[in-house]
Amino acid sequence: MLKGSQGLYAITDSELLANDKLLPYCEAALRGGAKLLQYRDKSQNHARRLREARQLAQLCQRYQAYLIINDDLELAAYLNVGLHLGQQDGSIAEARARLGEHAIIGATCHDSLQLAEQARSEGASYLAFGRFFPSQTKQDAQPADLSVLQSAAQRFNLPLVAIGGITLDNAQPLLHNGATMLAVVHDLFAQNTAAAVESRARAFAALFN
Ligand SMILES: Cc1ncc(COP(=O)(O)OP(=O)(O)O)c(N)n1
Ligand SMILES: Cc1nc(C(=O)O)sc1CCOP(=O)(O)O
Ligand SMILES: [Mg+2]
Repeated sequence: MLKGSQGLYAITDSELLANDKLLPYCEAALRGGAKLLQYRDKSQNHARRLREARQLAQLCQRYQAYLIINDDLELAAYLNVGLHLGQQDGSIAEARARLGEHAIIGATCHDSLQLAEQARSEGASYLAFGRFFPSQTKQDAQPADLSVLQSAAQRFNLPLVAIGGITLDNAQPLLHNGATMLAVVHDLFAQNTAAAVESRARAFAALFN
């Protein structure tokens, strides 16, 4: 489903997208060309998370994009959408068994080829490396060097996602070193209007042309 995919991977943020910005800003990111949209919400409000995730799933269908749920296997299974798991979020193998062979399941690999190999062996659909730059969204993210992308590109036949402090101005070297997708929160969604989000997304998407 995801093999050979490349492009912008938008990740939501409950603070940046508060005050009813979630749907208009995510639709703008999709209109601007985001290929994957990750719903990342750390609250315990399960009713709101289900409502918002269902709305985002409908949006992604309209724009032929893929919705990825962060952390929450049950929510991903309920909505029949993708899942992203970090090193503390449970087993890729169990998620693959639960979601089936066609689901997109991504893995956080930080700067480790060993974590990437483990994720690949358990059935991950993509491998995420980072952070490559200081992140305003996740200040405690573990740093990674560009060289891990070079090595991963030589070793794995999977989409390679770069994440962490990515902007239009610093993204090029990530692509030159093997990233096939750019996962972005702040530089995409920290805008005053939905139109500005669409324009930013188009600019990120143009990096892949
Ligand atoms: C595409 C992508 N890459 C990495 C992460 C980070 O996941 P994780 O380490 O589980 O941290 P949280 O995002 O859950 O705080 C991600 N979410 N998406
Ligand atoms: C969710 C996340 N994970 C990271 C990792 O390094 O695994 S960095 C990060 C936040 C990315 O947001 P921004 O584009 O605003 O830096
Ligand atoms: Mg997580």
